[in-house]
Amino acid sequence: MDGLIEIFLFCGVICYFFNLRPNKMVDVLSTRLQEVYAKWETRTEMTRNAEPTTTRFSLDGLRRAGQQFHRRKIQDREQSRKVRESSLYSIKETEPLAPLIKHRASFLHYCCRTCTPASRDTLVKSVLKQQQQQQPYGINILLVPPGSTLFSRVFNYVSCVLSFKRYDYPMVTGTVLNDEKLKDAIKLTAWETANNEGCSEEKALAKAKARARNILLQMESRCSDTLLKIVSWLVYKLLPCFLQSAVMLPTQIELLKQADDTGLPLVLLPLHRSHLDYIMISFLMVANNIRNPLIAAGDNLRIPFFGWLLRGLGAFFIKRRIDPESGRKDLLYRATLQTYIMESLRAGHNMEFFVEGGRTRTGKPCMPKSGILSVIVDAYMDGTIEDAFLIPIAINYERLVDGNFVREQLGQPKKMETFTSTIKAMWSTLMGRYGIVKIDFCQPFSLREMVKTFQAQQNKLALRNPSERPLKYTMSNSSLYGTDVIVEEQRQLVDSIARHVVYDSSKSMPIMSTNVVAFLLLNKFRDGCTLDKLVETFDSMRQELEFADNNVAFCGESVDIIKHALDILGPGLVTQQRQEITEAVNGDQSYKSNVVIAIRPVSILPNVIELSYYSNTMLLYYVMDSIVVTALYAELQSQLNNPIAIAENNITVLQNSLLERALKLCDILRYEFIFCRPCQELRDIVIETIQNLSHKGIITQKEQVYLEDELWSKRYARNFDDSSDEEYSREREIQKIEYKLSLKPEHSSRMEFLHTMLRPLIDTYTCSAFNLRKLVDRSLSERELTQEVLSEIKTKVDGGVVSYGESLCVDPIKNSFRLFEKWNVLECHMQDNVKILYLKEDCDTAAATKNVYDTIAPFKWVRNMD
Ligand SMILES: O=P(O)(O)OC[C@H](O)CO
Repeated sequence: MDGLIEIFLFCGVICYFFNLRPNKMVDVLSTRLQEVYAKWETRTEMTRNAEPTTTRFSLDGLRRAGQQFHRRKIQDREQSRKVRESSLYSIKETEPLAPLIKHRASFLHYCCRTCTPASRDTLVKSVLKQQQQQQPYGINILLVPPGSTLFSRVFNYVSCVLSFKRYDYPMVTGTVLNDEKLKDAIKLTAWETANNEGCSEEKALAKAKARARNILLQMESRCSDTLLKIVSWLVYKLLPCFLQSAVMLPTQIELLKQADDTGLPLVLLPLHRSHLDYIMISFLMVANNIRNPLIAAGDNLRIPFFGWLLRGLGAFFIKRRIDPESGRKDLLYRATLQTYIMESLRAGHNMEFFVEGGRTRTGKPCMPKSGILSVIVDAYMDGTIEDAFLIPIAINYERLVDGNFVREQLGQPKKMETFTSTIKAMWSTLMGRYGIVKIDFCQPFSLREMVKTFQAQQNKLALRNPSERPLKYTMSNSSLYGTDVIVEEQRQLVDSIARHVVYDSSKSMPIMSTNVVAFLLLNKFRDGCTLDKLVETFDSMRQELEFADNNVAFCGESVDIIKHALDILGPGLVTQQRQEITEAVNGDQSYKSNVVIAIRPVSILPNVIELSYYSNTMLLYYVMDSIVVTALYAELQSQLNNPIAIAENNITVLQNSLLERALKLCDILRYEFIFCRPCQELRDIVIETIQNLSHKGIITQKEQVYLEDELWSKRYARNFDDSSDEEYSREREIQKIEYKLSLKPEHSSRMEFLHTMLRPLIDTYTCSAFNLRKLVDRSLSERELTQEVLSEIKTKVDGGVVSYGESLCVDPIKNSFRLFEKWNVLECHMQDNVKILYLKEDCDTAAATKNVYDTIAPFKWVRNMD
């Protein structure tokens, strides 16, 4: 009924503002009423036919859906390859908009904004038809097809928004405050307060109750269906002002709907790049008639008006750091948060949170934080939910609407969000051009299945090695206070899931045109190149990425894509200059002048830090190759420095030494990358990478030579084979395998490219290790030590000792401190909310800090290419 009232009111307002004649309005109204009636009838019919119990989730069904999704994804990609050559180009070249259309369907929105209404209609229809047939690179979700009724034609977006499914978003305040576990936590806190402050128990209890209530009121979401619809309309209207398109594969929407139909909670886990992430995801959900999730947002976003708005769109606010209350853990806060999440899940809400915590500052995914995930896992263990679908999501932007993180990476503290800064940021965003956004939903996976697999794996491990305890899951009654009390085994499980999610979503991160261009410019053409050369290299990288089935988010002619990317990156990051080149022809007898476009990355500070943000996304796809090549350089230092060995073309390396080096480097960069899924063996991945390099001819396997007794033992092992012997012989074989380095120029240049991409990080780690000596016999705050490392890197960059300006970056410096803590070299404690770092007692010497430096420094070695 309230739907009808809304429509009447809305029509009245429209009539008033647009001075529409009442008879026209009657037409519009009657159509709308018919629609509403039809919907109401269908709903009533559905309710009548509904089964008395909730639909149970069928795993087989989902598996089938998953397989179908994969098949369709592969088909989509296959088709897209063909489409590039044929059908998208079938639009007549004479059509004035053809050059624009033929790039890709997602450029559609751009076309629509630049052409006349008449041609726009034709264009929209033709491209939408093509999208329906092919949908190779996804559809632009900001676009609404023209409606059939007068009303939906005149008010296309309003009518679309009004057609979205209506949901109730129940509040859980009462249930949370009446929860027995929370009551216990209140009593415990009151008891502690009474003991510590010496007040009466009643007073302490009242105080604790009031505080729990206050925490909940500050935290909880007030999601409103109406507000979601208004904001969806705004998204339709405003986003196209600064975005060309927001692209998504329809097959993924289908899968999402199927997962939603099971009635189980959906837990959306996006990688966090921008504040636009949660707006895009909510918009997508609402526009596809899926229940909007409750979104865990940092309390830094609880700012006047926008805080209220976000709350209405589903945000619930959590502290970024659960601060110790007067030196102790804030148990009450944790209990309230945990109960709120549990009760929201029980009430049927979907959830969304950013497993990385904040937005990535470097362009690479951050290491996951398992806080909220542990509550979800706990809710499953507890039986609060029978299962949940975890959905990793990757969103990528051609240009980040949030600006850049250069200030923070240079050591300045983050500017906190305020009402004025948000308004300013929104204004400048509306005035800018940010290209395309692509959203990729990974295949949902069942939490229950994940837990089962993990348990089975742990039990297998325990069988193999009885000293390792198998996992036992305790009911989470003990886990009243969220992340702190979870048993160690469960922590391991939560960590594995979190790493799995980050790994999966980063693997399906859409690769934008700006990523590839920035990556090539920084790692291959740092001194600049011609447009033709860039196009050639771009083409071959594109083929490589497509061949490896990576999520390439662009199509069309490479030259157009590059020009578009350069335009989006802008002259602050990449310069373009017309240059005249004179070439000798006819054996130096005459000369020919050519005008070429020279493209150069702006590799000076601070611009290069921003450019490296875009380039870093590509690191994920090359990191293992780069690790092995860097390890190879470190291993072959002396041979590569030896002109005789080079002249004899006999530079060799044992697979085992290479493997160990590579594993050491993986250990050094453990907080920079997730190298494989938690269920995979890193060792196997490194061996596979070595073999891949060998297939590409960069290294070639030498023939194995066995001594007589070794051959005999091999034969013996074959006769009396059991699994341990098998493992032993595999080990022996790995040790025996020897590779010869190819010195061919094309291979050397490929190696150099792979080596260059990790150099900035290794330089940062080396400088950080070098600065550990400043902690001998004293302590420094994390901020002070970071500043010391930054100023040293700055001096070295200025002096040319460090070649890459992007080494000047706070995040890897902080990660290196975490590494040194992991290596038991550093220790830290919190003092007045400041992290104080100092060397561990047995490492508090210059020699010990030099050892750390010596472990990292070999990877810094540079090959002389002359
Ligand atoms: O990237 P941050 O640290 O500014 O945090 C952004 C989050 O969306 C806050 O909830």
